[in-house]
Amino acid sequence: MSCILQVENLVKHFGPVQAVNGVSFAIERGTCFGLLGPNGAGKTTTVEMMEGILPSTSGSIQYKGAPADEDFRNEAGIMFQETSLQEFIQVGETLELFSRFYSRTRPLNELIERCALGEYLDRDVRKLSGGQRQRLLLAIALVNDPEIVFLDEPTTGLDPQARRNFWQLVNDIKQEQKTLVLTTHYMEEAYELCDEIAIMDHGRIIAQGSPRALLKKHFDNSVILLPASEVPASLDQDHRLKMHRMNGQVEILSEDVNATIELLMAQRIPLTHLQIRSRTLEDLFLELTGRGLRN
Ligand SMILES: Nc1ncnc2c1ncn2[C@@H]1O[C@H](COP(=O)(O)OP(=O)(O)OP(=O)(O)O)[C@@H](O)[C@H]1O
Repeated sequence: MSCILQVENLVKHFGPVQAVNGVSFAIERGTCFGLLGPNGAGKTTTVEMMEGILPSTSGSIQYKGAPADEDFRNEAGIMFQETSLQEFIQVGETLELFSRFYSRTRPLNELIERCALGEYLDRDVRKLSGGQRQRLLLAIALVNDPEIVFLDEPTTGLDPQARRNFWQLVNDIKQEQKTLVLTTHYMEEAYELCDEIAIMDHGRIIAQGSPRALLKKHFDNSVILLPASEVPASLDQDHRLKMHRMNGQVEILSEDVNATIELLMAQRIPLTHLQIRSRTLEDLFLELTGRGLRN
């Protein structure tokens, strides 16, 4: 695989605010690269510098081995968080309008089918549901048949069903060997779509790798969950258990689930409502930064 986009020591200051503080990574062609982090981590600023929308304070961005130029602008597709769609015009007209900006375009009927917009071509863009609007914004990002597509928090505000439908669309785009750059607050989304993720905090990358590799590297334990009411307070002092109480539940971190369950049984703790879960990217973020992703 070859690298399509390389970011080297990227820095962005807004006056006294150090939004991005020396970020470096390389994105392989045909992969989905995810930037994760809490509000204000510097994701959008990083992506906007990569897209060429925002000048950097210092650092370099190379597209196909050279500074991003006209080729990049023609070969990149951007799905903005809040593209101000022209009001009072319809979905079909919007797609035609955007397709006029490029010399090379993808056939609109193909895009309409791909993004399931056929039923809404005559609809005023203000009358679209959240999911329909995101599909239109994605179709706009694909209008120039880009090699690299930027998706900035594409499913924020969508209901779970619409989010899953959108993931299917993104997976279809991946099948076409296009490169994707995704920013998201949703760990499940990153886990589902990304081949590689970089977790940002305070303008820096604090962890990077494939979601599975990151979890494997950082965790060798599982979480055992029990209703707090069924675990006596005396067990909180048991040094053999790494446990804490949260939201009416007891969470026990266990490197050896069998041994932990035996210990609980010996203490006559009822196990009817016991649940076991693997560690998630959300746990990883919490462990690395001490904060939740949506704080
Ligand atoms: N134009 C600007 N002027 C001043 N400060 C800015 C500007 N844009 C962003 N910032 C600041 O830079 C930091 C990084 O912001 P950025 O929007 O890149 O974070 P983010 O990770 O994308 O957050 P979110 O998830 O909320 O979109 C924040 O402290 C933000 O307030």
